[in-house]
Amino acid sequence: MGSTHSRVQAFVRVKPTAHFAQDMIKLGSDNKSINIYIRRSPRGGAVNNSHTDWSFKLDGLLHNTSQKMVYETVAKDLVAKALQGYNGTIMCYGQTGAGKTYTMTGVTSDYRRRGIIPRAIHQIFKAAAEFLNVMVTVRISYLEIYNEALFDLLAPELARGCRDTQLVVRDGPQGVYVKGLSIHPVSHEEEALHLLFEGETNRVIGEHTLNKNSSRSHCIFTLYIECRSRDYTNPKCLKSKITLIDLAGSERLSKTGSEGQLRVEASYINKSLSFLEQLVIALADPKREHIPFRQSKLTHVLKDSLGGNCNTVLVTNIYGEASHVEETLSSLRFATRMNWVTAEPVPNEPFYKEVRTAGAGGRGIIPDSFIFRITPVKTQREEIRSQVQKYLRGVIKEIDVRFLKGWFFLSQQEEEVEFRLRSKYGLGHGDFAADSEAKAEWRAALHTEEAQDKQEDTVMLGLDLEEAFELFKKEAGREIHQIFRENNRILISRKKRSCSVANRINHNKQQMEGITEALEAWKRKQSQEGKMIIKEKELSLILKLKELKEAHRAGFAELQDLKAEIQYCQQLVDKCRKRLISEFEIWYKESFLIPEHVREALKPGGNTRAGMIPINRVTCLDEDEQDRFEQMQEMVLPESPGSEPFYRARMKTEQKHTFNRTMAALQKMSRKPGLVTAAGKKKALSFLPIT
Ligand SMILES: Nc1ncnc2c1ncn2[C@@H]1O[C@H](COP(=O)(O)OP(=O)(O)OP(=O)(O)O)[C@@H](O)[C@H]1O
Repeated sequence: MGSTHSRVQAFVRVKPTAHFAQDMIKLGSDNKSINIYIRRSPRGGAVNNSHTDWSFKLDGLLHNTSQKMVYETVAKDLVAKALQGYNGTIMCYGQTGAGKTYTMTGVTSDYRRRGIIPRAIHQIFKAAAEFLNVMVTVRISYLEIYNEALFDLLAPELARGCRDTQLVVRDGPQGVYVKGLSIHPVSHEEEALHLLFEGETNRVIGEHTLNKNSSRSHCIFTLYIECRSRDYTNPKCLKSKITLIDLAGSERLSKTGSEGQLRVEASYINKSLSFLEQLVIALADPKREHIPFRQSKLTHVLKDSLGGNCNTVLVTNIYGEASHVEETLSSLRFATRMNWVTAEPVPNEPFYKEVRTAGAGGRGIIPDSFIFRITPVKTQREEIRSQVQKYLRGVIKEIDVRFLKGWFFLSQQEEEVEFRLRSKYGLGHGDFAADSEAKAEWRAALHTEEAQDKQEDTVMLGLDLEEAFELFKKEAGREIHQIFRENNRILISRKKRSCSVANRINHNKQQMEGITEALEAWKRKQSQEGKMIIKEKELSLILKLKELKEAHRAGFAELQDLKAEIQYCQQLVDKCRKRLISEFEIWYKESFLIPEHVREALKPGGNTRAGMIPINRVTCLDEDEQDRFEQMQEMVLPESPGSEPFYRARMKTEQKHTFNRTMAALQKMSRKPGLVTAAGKKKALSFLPIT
């Protein structure tokens, strides 16, 4: 794979089965060719002795191949290239149940069987951590195409059960994009995995005769990568994206035996896949002028992700059983066509981020190194807020100074709006700029009743999170915050002590080496002179050495103890930070998102601490995810230390869903006053203070 003219790479992955049709499917010893033999009657259908053979030769067969090996064969290079500015696409195609999702996402509850997406995320963040002067920014989107409708699998409203965001495919100057699709900045592996798991749970699942968990939609997970110099003196920014596509099952309509809604789904899937096939045929034909991208949402979205200047890899998943041989054949034909598509990958040109200076009426001078626009666009504003909030909450330990500058800038803007509004409503003095009218109207609308909802949305968007967090730390979360700070203080003091003990040990060691050298020299001299007289000086050196050795041993033991203490303290601090954040999230949602009357309903009985929802009165929670996580950690971590972000993200997703279920139960309760489920009454509160 390189910048030269090449073809799209096509691999075939064979799903393991005990009933592999050996007489019908022959895998070549070159690990590239595959032959199919089907016995057909001249009129089709019934079997007689006339054989029909097909031979295919692709870039590789993945038979009895581990997830790791699949990743290394099909994706590793493509991901590495993406970090050098090349766009990359990996697509899984095949009949339902043949292993597309297994290949692309893998098993989300088992680190060892994770698929291409989690491994790509790991590779990117690992590489990013190793770059010295390059800062890598990663953003993620997750799109689902179901029955020719587009859905944002990461839209915040999905958590609330709505699927009504309007998404539209658009052709822009920089390629195709989906208007309205949320794109999420992520700063570490766990965060990215959390989004993946979140999106996975939001996928449309239709019950199907071939596979009860079959996904009937096409899913496109995109990683947008930006690399730029860390020192901001160089404004160049290299952009690339990796598009990871898990297509819906490709089986023919007649085979699914589906009816009703499933028949409709199957017909949409068949249509979009046959348009994809037509597109691939057109792309493979160098003389073809018109490429039919716009025939379906799928082909339109993939316009700049197949072939062209993009490294493209197709994994065709096949089911090697006799009853599926027709589907296998059709999948292999698709793979061959895809293999004919040529690609000419070229790295994206580094581009210069737009830097506008403040014009007349502008708010002042922004330093050149500040490369956000003077009025940050919506996605930038969201990114700034998200990063600053994460920093404030301790989710990330370091923050890019640009985000702080951006935050400062936005706060100034908000202050200005505030000032102008005060003036308008007689609370102060000042004049208005025409462009502030809309904001003033918006603020005024906050005083009306319906604005309560908007305010919630505003808070949901994170506008006031920082303030809310400060408030939480002082009030409802005071106890846990104090414990957090105290543990942190102990941790810092232990670290300092360990540092000074280590210095002392080193100092002792140097002294010991000096004395040992002096004594050795003295011994040599004595033996040359054939005498053995110990003078006061040597005696004091020997005594000093003994003393230093004892101090060294004691220091070493102290250092070991301190290390163990630090490790323990670090775990406590991490636990507290996590608890602080999760309690804050719950408090925040309860305070801002639960209607007043439900809050009232929660008051009596009162076995809760301020700000906490009495979950045991509302619903029976499943096993505590935290406990499960810890048990699992003990089992898995020693074997696969890299699995921690994976399982943490998994746990976070489960916690979030438990929370959403609880919220749903709360809302149900608010509709039926007095109806409190008895289940889980004996269960302890899930919010336990850290002791
Ligand atoms: N190579 C493999 N090794 C082990 N198990 C596999 C493999 N491929 C698929 N499976 C298992 O087969 C089942 C179906 O696979 P999967 O859900 O990935 O199919 P699919 O092609 O994505 O189906 P759909 O079109 O319905 O989404 C899953 O339980 C999966 O774990």
